[in-house]
Amino acid sequence: MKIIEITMHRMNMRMKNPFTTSFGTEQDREFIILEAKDEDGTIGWGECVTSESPLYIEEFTKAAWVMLEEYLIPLTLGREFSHPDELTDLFEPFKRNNLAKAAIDAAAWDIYAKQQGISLAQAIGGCRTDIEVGVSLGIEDDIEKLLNNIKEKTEEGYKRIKVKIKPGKDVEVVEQIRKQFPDIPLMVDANSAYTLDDMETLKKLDPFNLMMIEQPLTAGDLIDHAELQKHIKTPICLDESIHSYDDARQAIQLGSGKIINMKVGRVGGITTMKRIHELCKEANVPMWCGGMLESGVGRAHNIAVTSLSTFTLPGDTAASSRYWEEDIIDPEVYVKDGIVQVPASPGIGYEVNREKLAKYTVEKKTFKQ
Ligand SMILES: O=C(O)CCC(=O)c1ccccc1C(=O)O
Ligand SMILES: [Mg+2]
Repeated sequence: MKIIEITMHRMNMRMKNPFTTSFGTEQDREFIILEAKDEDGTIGWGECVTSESPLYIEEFTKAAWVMLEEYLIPLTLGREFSHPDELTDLFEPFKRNNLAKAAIDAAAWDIYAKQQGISLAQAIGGCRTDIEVGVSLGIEDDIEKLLNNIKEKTEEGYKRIKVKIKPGKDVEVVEQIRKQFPDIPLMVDANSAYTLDDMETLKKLDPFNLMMIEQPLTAGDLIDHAELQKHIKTPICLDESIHSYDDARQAIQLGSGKIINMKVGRVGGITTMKRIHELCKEANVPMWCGGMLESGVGRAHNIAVTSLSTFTLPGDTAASSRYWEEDIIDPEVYVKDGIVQVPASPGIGYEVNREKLAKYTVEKKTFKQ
């Protein structure tokens, strides 16, 4: 394959509802849709899952745009690849900037799968035709509103409920949830809001039979996570801590957590994702696919990723309609009884709707070889 043209679409899409985590509230998603064209005319799609501000991770949309424009796109255009795995080595000299790297990687994998006439899920070695999904619910000022959201999503059939927590909105919130929903598969995500000084609070979550607590401590604190895991029964799941194969290897070796939330963007692309998948398979560490409030393009990629065998826990890939009045793909992502069908048609298996893409595009730039 040889990519001869790349278009970046800077998108602005308003979600139906604001989404609040320990690091802030987001309703207007600003991100990049990356469209790549091969010399044979095949088009591949990728989503750069940055936000407007660097609150979850150090990258943000304007920075990723520059990274792509100045470094990654010039390196990619006009180069002959025999396999998309080669992009990872090509981008390796540039430190981090994983969300930007993963956007080109995603589009290249879509092209590759389309050229092979197979689905993206097949191309990456997926083994499922349908996947189980959960839903991630934001922090609410009003506990009744959160309980209502949980009721609604449980009735819709989602396979597990994830609730965001932060100091002051943790033990009592979980206690209330468990009073009304004693048996639902439930987990919490702290997005790094705690330190080891909060050990007593975090221990108080143990009696509530949570599937896991996601990223209680700061991203770099693999040692502190290992220390915390020794003192709490609830399994720790790592999200922000895992940016590379070596992060995953060291986290497993140290016992920093028992579960990994995989986001392809965060690890810089599908090739590294697959290596971590092999590592976790070997080490018996379950994974699940995280989410970044994606549009349909990123969502399609997440569905393919979840079809891999180590993705044994329901992820955050909820239906398009959980986020958007209208999504930019046809068909949208549908969830029935907590299940999403993995498309079997070539590539990502969804068509990007050009009209809707244009409607939410605020800036567009094309680069040619
Ligand atoms: O519904 C989704 O896409 C996942 C929502 C979510 O939890 C999240 C959204 C944005 C940034 C970080 C996270 C996270 O998993 O920590
Ligand atoms: Mg998380």
